[in-house]
Amino acid sequence: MERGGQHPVPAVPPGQPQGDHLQLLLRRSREAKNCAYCPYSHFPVGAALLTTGGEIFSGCNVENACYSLGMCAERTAIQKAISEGHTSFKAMAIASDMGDQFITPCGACRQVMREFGTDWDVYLTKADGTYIVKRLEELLPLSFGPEDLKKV
Ligand SMILES: O=c1ccn([C@H]2C[C@H](O)[C@@H](CO)O2)c(=O)[nH]1
Ligand SMILES: [Zn+2]
Repeated sequence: MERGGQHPVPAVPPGQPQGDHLQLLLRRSREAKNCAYCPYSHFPVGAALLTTGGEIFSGCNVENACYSLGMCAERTAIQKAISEGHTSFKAMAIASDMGDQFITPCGACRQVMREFGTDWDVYLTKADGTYIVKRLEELLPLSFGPEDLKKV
């Protein structure tokens, strides 16, 4: 797949992704990983975000010579989706090259994910394609979110 190319795939139907649709989400996260720009960490990560409308937005980590400006794959995918008008999400898959461990999002990404609800699933994968699923509430318990700002 060409960098930034469009994927001619059907939209994923309502409900949590299953079977082929889940495989597609996982595949899109691996493909995004191949676009990672990570000349400093040499740690490529890809993410694929499924909207409630069945569209998938993917992202990779994008590092910078000014190290602190680097961006994680998960937030790249979220920024892409939001900036194209999608704010409601069902699931995200995350891929890395770590052989023996499931990739897990950093704290900053968990908080940015949480901004868009706690009712969605995150698929943490290993390089061999195996995965575990975590609810956002599990990844970020007792979280602070937009609703809390309305309580004052
Ligand atoms: O879940 C993760 C963990 C790390 N990274 C990136 C940030 C940095 O570019 C590199 C090393 O931390 O991996 C992600 O994109 N997502
Ligand atoms: Zn992160």
